[in-house]
Amino acid sequence: MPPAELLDLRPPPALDGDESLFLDFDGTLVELAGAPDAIVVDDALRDLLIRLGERLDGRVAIVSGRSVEQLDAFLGDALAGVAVVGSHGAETRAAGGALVVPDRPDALAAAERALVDHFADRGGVVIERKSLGVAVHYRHQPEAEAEANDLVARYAGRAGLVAQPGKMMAELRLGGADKGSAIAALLQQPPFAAGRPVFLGDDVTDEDGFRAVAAAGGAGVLVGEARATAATHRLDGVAAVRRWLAAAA
Ligand SMILES: O=P(O)(O)OC[C@H]1O[C@H](O[C@H]2O[C@H](CO)[C@@H](O)[C@H](O)[C@H]2O)[C@H](O)[C@@H](O)[C@@H]1O
Repeated sequence: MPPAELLDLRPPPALDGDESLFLDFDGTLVELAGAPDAIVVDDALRDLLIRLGERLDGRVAIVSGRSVEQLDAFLGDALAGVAVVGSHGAETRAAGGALVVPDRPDALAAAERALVDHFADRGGVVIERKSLGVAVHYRHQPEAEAEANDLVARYAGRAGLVAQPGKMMAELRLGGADKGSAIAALLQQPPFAAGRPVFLGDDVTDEDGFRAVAAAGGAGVLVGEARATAATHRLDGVAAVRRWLAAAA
């Protein structure tokens, strides 16, 4: 049972249509799976995103650790009316706009080669190559956690790269931005500036987003089990998120 101070996070009130809505992807809109490519993205989610974009006059953004390219592959045309922030805040695309993405540092390629070589004989460890990062997934080999973190830490600090922990993964990603800075930037611009910010997320990378919406007078919604968090509300999991969103769409 979690400590008493963690029990006071209530579910968020129903959306009333004046919000700017920021949504994490893995673990928030889709259930976690055994590997990055194994998630199930259903048409109901695509329809939901389209309806939410219409209901909130375009004030909906996906804010993910995935690259925008990966999110496009999963969600396709459902993102036409939605802003997309990828790579933990480093990439941004306004709805219908062009993708703004920094150059991929050469040091990332070297780190990726080293990680692939290091774990080459470990079938249970998946190396995920991303536009601005590389992640070591040890979900099927939890004993590799310390090793993965140590290797990622070895490359962090080079060429602006930082270590990003996540659920059963250690990632090396481009620094200089995070989910919080990306949300804060969107809140300075139309259409997001017109809405009260609400951000839903499940992982440690989402804590920057919770702090950003709190600083802007909005609400953070932790998805999953209670833990120490900057969020102000909590929903139990993906199914609860989908029900809460569908009630407003
Ligand atoms: O910010 P998010 O949208 O939540 O993305 C965070 C990371 O999500 C993915 O990894 C996680 O989901 C995988 C599929 O369910 C799971 O196997 C893994 O253990 C999780 O950490 C994605 O692969 C990463 O690139 C994202 O950074």
